Amino acid sequence: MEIDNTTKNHDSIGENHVGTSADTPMKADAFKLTSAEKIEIIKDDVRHIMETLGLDLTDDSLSGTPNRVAKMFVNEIFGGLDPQKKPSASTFDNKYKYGEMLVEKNITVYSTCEHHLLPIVGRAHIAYISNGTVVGLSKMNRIVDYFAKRPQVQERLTIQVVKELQKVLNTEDVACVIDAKHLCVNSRGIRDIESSTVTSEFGGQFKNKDIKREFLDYIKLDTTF
Ligand SMILES: Nc1nc2c(ncn2[C@@H]2O[C@H](COP(=O)(O)OP(=O)(O)OP(=O)(O)O)[C@@H](O)[C@H]2O)c(=O)[nH]1
Ligand SMILES: [Zn+2]
Repeated sequence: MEIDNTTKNHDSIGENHVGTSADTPMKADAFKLTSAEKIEIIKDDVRHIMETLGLDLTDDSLSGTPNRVAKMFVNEIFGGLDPQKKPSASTFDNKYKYGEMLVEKNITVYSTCEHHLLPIVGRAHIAYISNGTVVGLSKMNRIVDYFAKRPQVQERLTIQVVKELQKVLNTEDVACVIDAKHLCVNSRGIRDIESSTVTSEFGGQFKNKDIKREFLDYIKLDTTF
């Protein structure tokens, strides 16, 4: 059966690679408006929601909320939709010939579930095996934070982090495990406060059973957050 690609409409976000299902689905005109213009429009939308709910926006505690929420959406919790904000990952030559696995664990994840626009809170753990290039440690935390600052599903977030690091480090040998709580599951709906979601992506050598085991042993999947 032929797949009709015209129905997919998954545009990449300002980079010249071919769109894949790992990309955040964006409209072609996603960056036609400036951030300031987006804030003005969203402000009206939030005001409309609040007024529809029956809230009195002349109350001094509520009057600033539309502007506050609009700024928070554009500049903070969805700021990672803007490719200009992608962290530049400084890489270095692996002069010391460190050939073992490097693990950056317990990276804090604050994201937003794209189905309910409620928080996702958890930890990411990243590992890579150097192919001659090493990346500054903090850049791994920054890459997680950049992709987390979007409406997300956890599966896509995990894949986006791995793909970005594979590109930066020029190797397939990158892995990421995310363990996170979804407030859409914990605080509403089924209201299961204890459950959390684990997702993983294992590239290159990390598909090997022993290498995967070494990584999982380092992170010991401690779920206290
Ligand atoms: N796979 C996946 N599902 C998610 C993620 N975040 C939220 N969901 C799920 O998305 C689903 C949306 O289901 P719907 O039935 O459309 O929404 P709903 O009626 O609010 O569902 P309930 O949460 O069961 O009340 C829910 O089952 C959520 O738990 C995620 O990161 N990955
Ligand atoms: Zn949700």
